Amino acid sequence: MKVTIVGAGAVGASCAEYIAIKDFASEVVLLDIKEGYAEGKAMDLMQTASLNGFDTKISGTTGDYSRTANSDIAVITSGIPRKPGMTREELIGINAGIVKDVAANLIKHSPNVILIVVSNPMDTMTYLVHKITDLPKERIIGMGGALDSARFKYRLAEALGAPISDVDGMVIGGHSDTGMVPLARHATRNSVKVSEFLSADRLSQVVEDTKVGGATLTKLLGTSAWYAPGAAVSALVQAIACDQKKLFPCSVLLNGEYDLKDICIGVPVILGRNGIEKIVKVDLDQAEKDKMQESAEGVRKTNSLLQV
Ligand SMILES: NC(=O)c1ccc[n+]([C@@H]2O[C@H](COP(=O)([O-])OP(=O)(O)OC[C@H]3O[C@@H](n4cnc5c(N)ncnc54)[C@H](O)[C@@H]3O)[C@@H](O)[C@H]2O)c1
Ligand SMILES: O=C(O)C[C@H](O)C(=O)O
Repeated sequence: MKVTIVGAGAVGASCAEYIAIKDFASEVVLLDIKEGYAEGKAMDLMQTASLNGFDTKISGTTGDYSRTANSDIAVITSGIPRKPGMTREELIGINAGIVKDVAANLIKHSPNVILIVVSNPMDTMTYLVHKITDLPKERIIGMGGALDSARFKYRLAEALGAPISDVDGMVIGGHSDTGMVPLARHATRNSVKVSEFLSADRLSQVVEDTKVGGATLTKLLGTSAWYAPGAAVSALVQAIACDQKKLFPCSVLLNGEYDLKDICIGVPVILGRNGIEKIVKVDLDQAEKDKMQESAEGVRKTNSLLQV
C-alpha cells in the first residue's frame, strides 16, 4: 500500500507520522515545493521508526511527482493555512490554484489513485477536484467531518465529565465556522442520549464550541491545528487501505442525497478499499434538514468563486 502526501507542512507531516505509527502502509511519499523540506521531514520521521516500532518506509521529494507513481491513496495538504481572525473561505484565492495543479500531477502518475482533499476551504476544494478531473466520484473524498466529529466528542465528554470512549456523536454539513451541523439529538453516552444528562443550554454550548473548534485553535496557536487533523486523515487512509468499511462523515459529491445536488458537503459514508462505498442516509428532523440546506447555501457561495 503506497500513500502519497502532498504538502509536508504541519498537517501533512502529522498525518504521515500517524500512518507510520499505525504501521499498515508499506510506503509513504511526502512531496513539497519547499526545497529539501519533504526530504527533511521524511528523514526525521524515519529516525523515529526504531523508537516507535514501525516498518513503513517514508521518503521525501521536492516536486518530483514520478516518485509518487502508482500511489493507492494520495492526500492533498498543500496550501496555506488561516491566521487568527480569518475564515477558511478566505484561503480560496491561493489554495484553488495549488489544489488544481497538485491533483492533476497526482492523477497523471497514479491514474487509479483515491484522493483525500484536506486543503481549505475543503468542501470547495473537493468540488474543484471533481470539476477538473475525471476520477470517479467514489475516489474523491474531502476530510472535515471526521475531525469535526472528534472535536464534538471532545466537547461532549468535557460537558458530561465522561471519558471520550463513552461518547459518540457526528458532525455533518460544511467544514466551516458557521456551516457545521453537529447532530446533538443523535449523540449518545454509551447508548443513552446525551440530552438525558445535559440541559438544552449546555448542549447548545457544546454545539457552538464544536463549530468554532478550528478557529479556537487558530487563535491559540497563531496558525491552524495539525494533530487532530493529521489523526483524522490517517483514520480515513487506514479505513480505505485496510478495507475497514468504517463510517465517517466526509465531503462527497451528492446527486440528490440529502436533497442536494452538484455539491460536495459532509455526509456519513462507508469507506473501504474502493473509496466511498456507500452514502448513508440518516433520518434528520426538519430543524436538522434546514441547517443542512443553510450549510449547503454557504458552500455554494464559496463554490461560485471558483474559476472552472
Ligand atoms: N480539512 C481540514 O479539516 C483541515 C485541517 C487542518 C488544516 N487544513 C488545511 O490544510 C492546509 C495545510 O495546512 P498546514 O497547517 O499543514 O499548512 P503548512 O503551511 O504547515 O503546510 C502546507 C505545505 O504545503 C506546501 N505547498 C504549498 N504549495 C505547494 C504545492 N504547489 N505543491 C506542494 N506543496 C505545496 C508548503 O510548502 C507547506 O509545506 C491548509 O489549507 C489548512 O487550512 C484542513
Ligand atoms: O481551522 C482551520 O482553518 C483548519 C482546519 O480546517 C481545522 O478545522 O482545524
